[in-house]
Amino acid sequence: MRTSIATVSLSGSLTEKLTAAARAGFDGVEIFENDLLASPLTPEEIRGLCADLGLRIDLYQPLRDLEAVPEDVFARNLRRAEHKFRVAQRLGADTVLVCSSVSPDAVDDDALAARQLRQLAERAADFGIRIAYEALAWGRYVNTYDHAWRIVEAADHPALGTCLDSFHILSRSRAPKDLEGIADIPGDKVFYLQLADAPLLAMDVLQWSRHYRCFPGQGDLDVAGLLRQVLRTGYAGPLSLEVFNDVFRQAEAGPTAVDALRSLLVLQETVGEGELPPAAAPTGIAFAELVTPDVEPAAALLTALGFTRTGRHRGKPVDLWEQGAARVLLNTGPGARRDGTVLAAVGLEPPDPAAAARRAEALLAPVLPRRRSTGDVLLDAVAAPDGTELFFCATDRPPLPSWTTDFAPTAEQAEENARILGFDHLALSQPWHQFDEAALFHRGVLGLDALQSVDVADPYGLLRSRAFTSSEGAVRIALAVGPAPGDEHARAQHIALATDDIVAAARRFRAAGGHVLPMPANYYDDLAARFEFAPGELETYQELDILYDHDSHGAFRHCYTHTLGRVFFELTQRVSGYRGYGAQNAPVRLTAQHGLGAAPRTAIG
Ligand SMILES: O=C(O)c1ccc(O)c(O)c1
Ligand SMILES: [Mg+2]
Repeated sequence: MRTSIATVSLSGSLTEKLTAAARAGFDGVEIFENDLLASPLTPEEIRGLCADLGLRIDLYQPLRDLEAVPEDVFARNLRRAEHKFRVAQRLGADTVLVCSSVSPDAVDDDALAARQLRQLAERAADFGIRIAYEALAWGRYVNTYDHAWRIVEAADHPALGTCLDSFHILSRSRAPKDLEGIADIPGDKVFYLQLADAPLLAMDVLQWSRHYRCFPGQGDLDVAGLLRQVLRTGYAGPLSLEVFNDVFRQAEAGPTAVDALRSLLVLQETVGEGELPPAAAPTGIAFAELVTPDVEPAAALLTALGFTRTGRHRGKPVDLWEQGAARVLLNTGPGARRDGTVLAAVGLEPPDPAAAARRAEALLAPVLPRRRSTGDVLLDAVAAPDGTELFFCATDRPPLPSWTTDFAPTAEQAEENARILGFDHLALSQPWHQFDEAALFHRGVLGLDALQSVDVADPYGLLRSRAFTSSEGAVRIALAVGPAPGDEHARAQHIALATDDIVAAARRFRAAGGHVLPMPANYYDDLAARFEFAPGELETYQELDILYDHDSHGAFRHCYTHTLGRVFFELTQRVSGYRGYGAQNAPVRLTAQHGLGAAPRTAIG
């Protein structure tokens, strides 16, 4: 289907918005009136620019507060509308959106609304223009799609149809049966379809719409369910994104436009349109790669955690460290960055790595060079929105090439009684303006399931965190976005390791000289109030700075290492199928990481 985007969804000048939409690959745009008013370009110049960029102007909008008013008011409104029809004509736009009135002049009279909209349509037709009438969710009398359609039907003019906007519809009613009426509208009377998602928020609908809309797949609304109903009408116009969002208004237009188009590609797949290589979530994490300028402290930390350096890359300064199924690459090559140690790459194990790469590319993920050094196994890789390199690979799964063959074994033997079984999850901090984009990427491109996002209090702001998992829980990635763009703690990334005995793992780490993040006594006092522990259990947690949580499934015990550059490790033990990530404990952890939690202690044996 054709794709379009409203200029209001992107940041910048009108020229920047149009350029970004065209570069991302959109077929058309809706010109939002404010963008035109503020632009130095004449309507003819905008039309020419769009033509040069290969964009069709699908819609000019909005015209407000026109219908169901006393005759003298309507006469003035008609004059105003004619003016705008002329602008639309100069733009080369054949459809103008009229949204339902919020005016105090409006009266509750559908027959009057229909008569006046018919008059408006007659006038529009003289200009070769069609009117798409949209019910705003906060319209004074007309605020549902079926009410707007009844008026359009009664007006009965070929130049008058309706505009369906998923936000206005789904913000008011989410019961599937309320959407069934959509399919009864004749497809040729649906003049336009605007799509937006939004997180579920308990707030005034106008504020919700103007600040929190997001692209389909990024929020909680069933945009796909709505689109299925619209497609049943026979609607053949564009899928057009109209997203009012405070973050997208500030973020760079280029990446936002790519994110936007990706959302439409995934949405079309969901409703059985378009063709994408199918999604198959990875079934494991092959490796996590740290790039570091300081090999000594990083190697010391891995050693204290019980990792062994089992391999050396045949062509580059990269070591493979292993423990259980956890594999960490330590890269001391020229990629080392100014901000010290970073988690720069993740190896994912999809059932079919080449197919996963094709899907990522089809969904506009930047493709990285397949071979990183001479002799390397060819691996498909793409960049996640935050720049993390994602490798699609296989680990010892013949006949697929295994990335491990790039490493020559060292003589070092992995520890016998290793405490770490594998990765529990990876936590990646996201740039403040890319959280929704990253959510869509992890769901749509990687095929992971999203959990609800949670808010976590940091001493200097609020952190938002959201986990993405494969259905068997073999891959868990937690994304977080911090309060202040420059806050180093908000930029921290971490590798959570799984153990079946956290007490032994923590003791081993300390005995090997590791520093555990110290926790305050008040925290343990609160645990004593909230949970019942076996004799001595809580004292052991306090001694070892182990945190504790419990959900309806089971228990979670975890502790943290100090931070190296942007990276720290977490030791975790899930008992009886605990599903969470210890979010309840995150504010205490964050405070401790700011150095505000407890007097620093040195390691004890
Ligand atoms: O918020 C608004 O006013 C507004 C304007 C035009 C639209 O199409 C819309 O969905 C909302
Ligand atoms: Mg709209």
